[in-house]
Amino acid sequence: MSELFGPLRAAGPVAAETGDAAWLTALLDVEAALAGALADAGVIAPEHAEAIAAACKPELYDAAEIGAAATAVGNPAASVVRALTARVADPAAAGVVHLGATSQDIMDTAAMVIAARSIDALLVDLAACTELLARLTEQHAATPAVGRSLLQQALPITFGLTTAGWLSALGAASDRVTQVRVAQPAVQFGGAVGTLASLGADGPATSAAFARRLNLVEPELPWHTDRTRITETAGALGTLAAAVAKIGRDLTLLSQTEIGEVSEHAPGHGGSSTMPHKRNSIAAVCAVAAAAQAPGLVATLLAAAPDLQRGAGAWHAEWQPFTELLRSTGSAVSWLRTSLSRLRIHPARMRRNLAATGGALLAERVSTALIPQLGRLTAHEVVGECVARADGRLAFADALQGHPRLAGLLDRAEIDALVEPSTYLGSTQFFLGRALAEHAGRQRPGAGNRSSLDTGAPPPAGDGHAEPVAVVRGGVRAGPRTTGPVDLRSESSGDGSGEAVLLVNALGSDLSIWDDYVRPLVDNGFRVIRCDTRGHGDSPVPLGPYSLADLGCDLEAVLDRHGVESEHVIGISLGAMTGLWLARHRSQRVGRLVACCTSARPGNPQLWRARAARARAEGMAAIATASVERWFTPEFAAAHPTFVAGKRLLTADTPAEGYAACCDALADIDLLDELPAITAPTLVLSTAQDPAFTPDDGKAIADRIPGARFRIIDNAAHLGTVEQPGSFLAAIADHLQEFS
Ligand SMILES: O=C(O)CC1=CCC(=O)O1
Repeated sequence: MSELFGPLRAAGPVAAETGDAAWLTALLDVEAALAGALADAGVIAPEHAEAIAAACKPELYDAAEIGAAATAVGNPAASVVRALTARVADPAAAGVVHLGATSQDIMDTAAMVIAARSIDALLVDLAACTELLARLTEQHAATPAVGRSLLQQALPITFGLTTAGWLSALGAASDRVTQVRVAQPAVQFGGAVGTLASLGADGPATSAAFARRLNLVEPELPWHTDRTRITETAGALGTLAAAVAKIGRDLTLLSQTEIGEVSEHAPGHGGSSTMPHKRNSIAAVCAVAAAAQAPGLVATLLAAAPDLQRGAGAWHAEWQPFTELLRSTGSAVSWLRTSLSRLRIHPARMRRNLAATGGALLAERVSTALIPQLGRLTAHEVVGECVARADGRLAFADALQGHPRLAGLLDRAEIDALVEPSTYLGSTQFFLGRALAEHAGRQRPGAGNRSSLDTGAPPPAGDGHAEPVAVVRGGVRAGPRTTGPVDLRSESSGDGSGEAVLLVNALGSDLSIWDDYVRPLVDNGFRVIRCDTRGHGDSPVPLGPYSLADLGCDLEAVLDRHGVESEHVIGISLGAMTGLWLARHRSQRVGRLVACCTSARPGNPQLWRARAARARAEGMAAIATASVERWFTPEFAAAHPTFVAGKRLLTADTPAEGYAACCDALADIDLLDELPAITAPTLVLSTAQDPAFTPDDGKAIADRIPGARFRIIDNAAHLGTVEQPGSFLAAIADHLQEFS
């Protein structure tokens, strides 16, 4: 392989299985196995087979010499046989090298050995890809995104549905390659015209032993001119390459500057030689390029029609494209694995893109809703007029409200409900759940995956389809819950050597609520890490319900990712509850704790469940208005209307499922009995005007945590840290520094 292009075109473990050294090894392994099989069948003496096997060491031969000598005989197997025979010292053993075989037997069998070894290596990378995709699918099951048709924005989906589609295609391609790996690599042993005449009656026994020794399939008969083993393998590899190319292409499209929904992140990779601002998705690009080689190679293999009993040029035409196809497909899969492991997902950008049409994305839904009153054609026409009016000047909802034909047909609340993307996802969760269940089925032992190859077990009976792991919620089948922590969006500021402080946000907000805290803490020598709670901000939105332990484990994973063993935790409201959970269940990781505007028993579970249901049914617009009224005192809201409107938008932009699933967590939270076990020095801060969690709630926490202190801060409502950052900062600094 080229030194210049090899690292790009021959990435991953398959490259080593398809080079000259691999071929030479395979040719010699095949000759050694043939000698052993002849001995097994009693055709030659075992010591002669051992003498031949001892000479089948690749380091004894020079690939260039073998290749040069092949020009005299038309294939490298014949020159290997010559060189090998010359190496076997015992003339009697040398006389039975290659007995009964023809060059094509050795070339074809070596090709099958190469295929088996390459596919085994490829399947490891492929399994890693599907695992990464399954994880993305779980984590982003409810991350709102744009669904595109003919590259135009069409309807809402979740990003998890996109990755579920990739997962499903890759899983199916993987099944096919696995089936091919189990069924196709067979020994070739037929002699000159497929009769094994030179072995008399010992041909079949030798053939069986040959297959056994190489751990390959024994075919019904020699397949010198039946090339379906090659073409079937090529077809499966070509299909896999196409699946990889589609994913790579989607990744490059979604990472375009204007779209920006995903990006690859790896230090030192992805820069442009001329444009410093560019962040190229290099691994996805290389996956596409490697996969693009496959169709031509498959075509060449399909075209190699063999003649009569042994072809003249047909099998000779296969070696290179077959090897290249294995290498290119292996490289494509390897690059895809690299791309997926480097991938960052940008849910906030997805929501921005989702809002780009000002709601017109839901036009299909609105016109469908109007069919009973207006008929299909008129509904389509009227909605089309609203889309045209909304174009860049007016929100689609406003255009609908102002259209004379719709007066009396739809009120504003109905219009808002119709243009809410999170409630128009159809069977997204069902499909996504089915893709994940199918993937889980593939992972089970004996399901035709790598482990069944390792044990040599046959592929499973039946169609291999697993039952979807689905839950039923509110009569709607939903996908499976995420297991394990989610990769939260997080930011680290300040000197990496300072004591770490972790800032955890409230329900319906994101890490931006701590903007006023970063600089003062960094200036005081702290390293500040802040993150968006799952389902919020730029973090993934797995399907709910979530639990407090889920949120706590997410934080632990953030700390691991930043290499932080122990830190101080400052949280507000739900973020403070998560901090309390961490201090109770991961006590070694929490230095000091500040719990702001919070409660250990946040109230009536029915109310939280009702709020979750409302978010899921109606979207976030209505929730946001009520929420921001709890966040700020009326005086503050009157004095800072633009600021408060921005905070309302923060909640309105929170994914409905993320918000609702956190409400599910709140319904179940009761930390009161756990508080006495907290050992971290704790400061509890309540605000005097908090309508959500009163000072009594804060005091109840402080009373139960040994040594905890409690303060009430005046002139602030529930988002006290934002309304009165100065007072909170002073109290926090005091608490953190007192113990330094
Ligand atoms: O939104 C509320 O009612 C108050 C709240 C509860 C948990 C949280 O983070 O905010």
